[in-house]
Amino acid sequence: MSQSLQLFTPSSNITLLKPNNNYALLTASSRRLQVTTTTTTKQLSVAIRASASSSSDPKVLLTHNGTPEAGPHVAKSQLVSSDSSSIDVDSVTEVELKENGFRSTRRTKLVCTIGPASCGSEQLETLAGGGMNVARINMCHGTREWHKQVIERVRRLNEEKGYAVAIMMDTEGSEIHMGDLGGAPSAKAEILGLNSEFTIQDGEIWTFSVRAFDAPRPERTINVNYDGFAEDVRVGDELLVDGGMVRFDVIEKIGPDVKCRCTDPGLMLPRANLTFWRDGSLVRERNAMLPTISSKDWLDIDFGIAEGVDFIAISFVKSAEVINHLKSYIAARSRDSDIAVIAKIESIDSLKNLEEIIQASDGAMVARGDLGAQIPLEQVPSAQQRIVQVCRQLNKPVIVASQLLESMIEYPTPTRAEVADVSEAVRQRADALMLSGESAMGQFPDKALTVLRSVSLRIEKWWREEKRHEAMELPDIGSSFADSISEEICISAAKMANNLEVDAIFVYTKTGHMASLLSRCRPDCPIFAFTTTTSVRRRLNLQWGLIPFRLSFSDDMEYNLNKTFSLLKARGMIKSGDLVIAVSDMLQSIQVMNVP
Ligand SMILES: Nc1ncnc2c1ncn2[C@@H]1O[C@H](COP(=O)(O)OP(=O)(O)OP(=O)(O)O)[C@@H](O)[C@H]1O
Ligand SMILES: CC(=O)C(=O)O
Ligand SMILES: [K+]
Ligand SMILES: [Mg+2]
Repeated sequence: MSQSLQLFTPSSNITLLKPNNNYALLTASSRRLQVTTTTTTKQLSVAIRASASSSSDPKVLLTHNGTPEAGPHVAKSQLVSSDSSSIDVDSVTEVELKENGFRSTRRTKLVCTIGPASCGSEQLETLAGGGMNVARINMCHGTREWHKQVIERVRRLNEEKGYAVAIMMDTEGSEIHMGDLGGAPSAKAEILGLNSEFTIQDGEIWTFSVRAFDAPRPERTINVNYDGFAEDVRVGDELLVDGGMVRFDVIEKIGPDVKCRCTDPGLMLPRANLTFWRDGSLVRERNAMLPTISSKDWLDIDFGIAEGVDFIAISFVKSAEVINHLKSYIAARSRDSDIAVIAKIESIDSLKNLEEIIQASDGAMVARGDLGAQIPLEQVPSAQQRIVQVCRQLNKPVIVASQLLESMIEYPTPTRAEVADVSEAVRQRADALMLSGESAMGQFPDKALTVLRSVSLRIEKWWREEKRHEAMELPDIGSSFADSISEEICISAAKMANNLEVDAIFVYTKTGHMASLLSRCRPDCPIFAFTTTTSVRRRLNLQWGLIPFRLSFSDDMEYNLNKTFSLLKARGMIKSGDLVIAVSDMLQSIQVMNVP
């Protein structure tokens, strides 16, 4: 696989390099790399095609016609640049663009939950190289130190290897769940990399208790995190672990202890979610009064803000209020970095207040795991379709999550049904797909990611070939006249792009808003989104069809376009004759042109 990197020379060396000249770079390992010089601004940047193994080699020597250039070794190579004459794009997209051209870049974004099976630097790099756009950490599991280490590893990968993986922190929320299980791990738990789990047999009697136990806990007893549990359940209720992975009947209550008989045997994983049902529907009495964001969640949120995560996903959102509250909390604490708030739709209340919640949020997640424990399973697909559609209309990115490739936790290939499920989410044009246990604790994290990637590419291509760009009615969402103009421009630009079969849409956007408006239209061609800050660039990672670049640009569109053309041409990402449509935040116009 080839990779591209940027190399900087100290200003004293600038005169040594002539534009459009061929140079060679000799690395410490004596590899010869092809160098093409491109610009001669203050700091010269050169684009290099290099083999992956040698591209991170920092000691390089520049030669011209076989002789070393005078002066010191060319400055050490850096994969990520921030100077004004360069452009940053993640290395995976760049390779994809060069190898397959515009039409084949993946439009659907991929989120991977990081857990024991994927937290090592090498494993993270494999996932980043495999197309992970966002790494998700779930605060239900692991310590803050553990999560901090994952964040640091991802950051280091981004800096050193040119990836642009964003970080999403997912809160625990205050629904009812079991405690850690303790006990000796079984063979299966070892396979899954877990340190404890239990297989519950049919008819076994287990006690669910809110008491705090000193280890060792009494046999066949499980902790419950919610103090009101024993008061709220009634004899005769049905207790579901993880939305039905194991089921119990409540047979007796003794103070803080609730005795239950297993009616559907299965595997219990630590900290699994618990719901109880009466007369065929979910009981939501007292636990409905628990705050959406618990005191532990607030500490996790402070941690997320301090670490500068890109997204915070809020579990069990019930109303728009909590989202508004969190957004002002974040705004007061992190003035310069804007963290996007993602509402997880996984409760009956969130479905009731769907439009307001999504309107208040920066994006949403169809969290099918818990959702399927709160509404009958057969209602989950239509709920998913509705959430995806509302998000699209309100211009908020949406992630479809949970059990996409569940069998790949244990097996190297997915079931046909799983592939069909992934295809359906891609066909619905969700912005992103998410791996949970498959990447967090499964045996084949990178294989699962490969399946998501190849299914996305195939279904997207099929849809384009069938010319199925659906005519979704996109409502006017802006609050001002200027906003409405931007929306109309984007809708028209996307339509023109389809009709003229252009190769790419270019959008110059400081806040990312124009880019998201274009993404909402789901055009047939990719959208190159140029933005000035790395944090906006990382956030755009979650949106359908956007290829985010960091680039400093001015209000002068002609200058911006020429600069972009020359930088992208030099890196082999576009070529003369490509047809491009350009729009920007600064100028209310649509330009159509061939790359000179
Ligand atoms: N940081 C971690 N440490 C240990 N195990 C983890 C970690 N993150 C995830 N896992 C394991 O992977 C499984 C799937 O991860 P996921 O984040 O989807 O979990 P979940 O607890 O089922 O869902 P959620 O809290 O989002 O409703 C978890 O049940 C857990 O067993
Ligand atoms: C992802 C998540 O929280 C769920 O599916 O429940
Ligand atoms: K969670
Ligand atoms: Mg959940």
